[in-house]
Amino acid sequence: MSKLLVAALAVFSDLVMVYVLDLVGTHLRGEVRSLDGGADLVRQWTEAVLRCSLLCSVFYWSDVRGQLMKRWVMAHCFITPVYETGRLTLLGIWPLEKFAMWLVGSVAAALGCLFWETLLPESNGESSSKEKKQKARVLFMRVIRFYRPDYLFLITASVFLALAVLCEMFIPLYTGKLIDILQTKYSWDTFLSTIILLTFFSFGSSFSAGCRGGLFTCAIGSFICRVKHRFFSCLLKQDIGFFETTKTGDITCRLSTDTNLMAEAVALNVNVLLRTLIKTLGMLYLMFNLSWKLTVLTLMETPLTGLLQNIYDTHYQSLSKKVQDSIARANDAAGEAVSGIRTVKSFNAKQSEKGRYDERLMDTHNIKTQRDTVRAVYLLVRRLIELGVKVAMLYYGRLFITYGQMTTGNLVSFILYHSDLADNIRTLIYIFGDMLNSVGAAGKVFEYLDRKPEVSTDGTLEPEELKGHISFQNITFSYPTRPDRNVLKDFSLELKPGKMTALVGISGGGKSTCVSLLQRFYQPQHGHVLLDGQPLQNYQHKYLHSKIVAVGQEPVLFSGTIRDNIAYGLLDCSIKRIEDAARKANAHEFICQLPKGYDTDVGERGSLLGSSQKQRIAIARALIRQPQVILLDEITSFLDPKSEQTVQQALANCPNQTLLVIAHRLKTIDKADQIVVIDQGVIVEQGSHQELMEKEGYYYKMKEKLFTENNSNS
Ligand SMILES: Nc1ncnc2c1ncn2[C@@H]1O[C@H](COP(=O)(O)OP(=O)(O)OP(=O)(O)O)[C@@H](O)[C@H]1O
Repeated sequence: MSKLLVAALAVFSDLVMVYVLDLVGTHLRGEVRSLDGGADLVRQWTEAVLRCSLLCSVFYWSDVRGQLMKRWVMAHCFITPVYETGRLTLLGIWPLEKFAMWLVGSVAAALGCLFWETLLPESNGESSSKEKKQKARVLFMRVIRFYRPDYLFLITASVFLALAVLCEMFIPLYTGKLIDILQTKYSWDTFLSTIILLTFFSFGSSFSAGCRGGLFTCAIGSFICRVKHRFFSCLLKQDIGFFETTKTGDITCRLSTDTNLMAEAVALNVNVLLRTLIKTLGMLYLMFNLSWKLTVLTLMETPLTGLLQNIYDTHYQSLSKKVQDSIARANDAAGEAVSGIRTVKSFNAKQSEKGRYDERLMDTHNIKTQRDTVRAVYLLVRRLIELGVKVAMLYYGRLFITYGQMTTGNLVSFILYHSDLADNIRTLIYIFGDMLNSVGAAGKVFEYLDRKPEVSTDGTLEPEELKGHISFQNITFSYPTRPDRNVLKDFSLELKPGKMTALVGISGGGKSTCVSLLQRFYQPQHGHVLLDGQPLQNYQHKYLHSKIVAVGQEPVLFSGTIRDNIAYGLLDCSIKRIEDAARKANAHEFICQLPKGYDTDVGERGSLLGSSQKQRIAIARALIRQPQVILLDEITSFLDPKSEQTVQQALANCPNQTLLVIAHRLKTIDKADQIVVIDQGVIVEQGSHQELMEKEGYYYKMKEKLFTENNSNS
């Protein structure tokens, strides 16, 4: 059956039902009357229930179901009794023709549904919105569980909160009473006791509010510390691929802003919810006692402002999210420029960096302006609605005083309560939505906390003896940022214990990638890297990194002393061990010449030291662990010939260690037991220096090009 036909059938049955019920009602009372007052209310509500059942049956039978239909039926059937109840409550009897009543109800219901569907099209994306709410609820509960160590603070804070609200609630009531007392011939006893009670409630409210604030701040502070700590330790566990694919600005924004938002949003929302709930219930009770008619009138403001708030929330939240994202983008631009300041200066790119940053700031500014405009419009409409209700309240209040239904003091108390009530009800209705939305920041933080690193760290092997036999077996690998480009292709290589292997080849061949795979920064897509016959992932993470150490092309030092940097990551390391390592790396001499020796501060990222000095400290940091496999990635490129010679000697003093060296200087590699030439991710030649020179192949031809200049320097 077509939907149009079903709608026509429903309307027809409804009209028939209306007239039949009216006839039955009239017949039962033995006289013909139209709707005429309070006595008819029960009949109207009964009619509404019967009409609703009939319409539901028609739609159900015709297989027309859905949220829109349900809303329309409810509004269509119940709008008349609701309206009539309100009208009779406030104004007394005002007869309307039956058909006119039906028409007004139907049109109002249709318009209401249309308005609802247009502004809040929930029925279209219902399942996704339900899913979102479900997720938000789960997130919210997770945040609450995170608060577990601070439950005592929170509970005590809630008790003070309840006390503060209760005291606060009685202030308007006693203010009104005081006004009434002053208008009559009062006794001093009554006057004084009212004043004392008023003072007690005011003081109690301020004191409890102060205690509540302090306790909530404590709970939030300790929560933030805990989350930041967890976040940071999870961050450090992540694989290198994660840091390459995630922007630094994003990570720092999550760490600095979202963790705070997550803590504050939930704790503050729970605080607000409790306060508002207690206050609203108490105020409604007191207001009903003062004048139930005025209370019903003022409550009419709630659905209007509620609807407005809902529309505003949707827009405001999406704009706020855009603002956050654009701030993160601006931070990224500034961060990149500052961390690469040397490059910016050497290429004189100040203007373009400034332009880029300005552009992102401008984006943020524009979105913020949009957000503020939405807020301004919302406030304006809200104020207008509030004003309308206030005027009506004052008008009827005056009437009720004239008819002796209220005293002036009662009206003053009522007005004082009312100024708070609308806000409180609105907050109460939307606080759940707000709480769920505010956990958006928590969602982002949990995303990081839950992320499992792609390179697993749950190996358990920790053999006491390790030979250091490395074997790359048919490795195929591409970086996470460029998954479509294989950097190593079916790559196999063996590094024998106690031998030195040199990797050479033109830039971009894949030499450093081999070093990265040995350090388990990435997991190859195919093949295995074996250490003494066992895949690297089977080894315990800490153990592996004490047995395989690397010194890179541009070693990173951390702010702190030289001693801290050499003993980096080692607990209780003696100064003797530190000095021995520094001697082996030819660093002891220059360190002793510094004013504070081993206690000299190296500055941020080692900026107070020269390149060669940084390099030697990094070598000492590697050698102090007495590793079984040492990886040197072009470490000699920054060393002067004398330092390089000493480092070579130091390395020569480690006869049992497996050495993998990437170098451009002939001197570094001609002593290697095997030289491996890599080009575009495959091995093109392999053998000792002598063998490869005799072969006059790739290495021989490349030698001139690669090493001549360096040789002349050394
Ligand atoms: N983190 C990364 N993400 C994506 N691609 C990368 C990454 N690191 C290196 N590459 C690419 O992988 C290829 C091999 O790089 P690799 O650094 O291993 O070469 P290399 O032989 O050590 O070169 P060089 O002597 O210049 O250091 C290059 O094409 C490079 O652009």
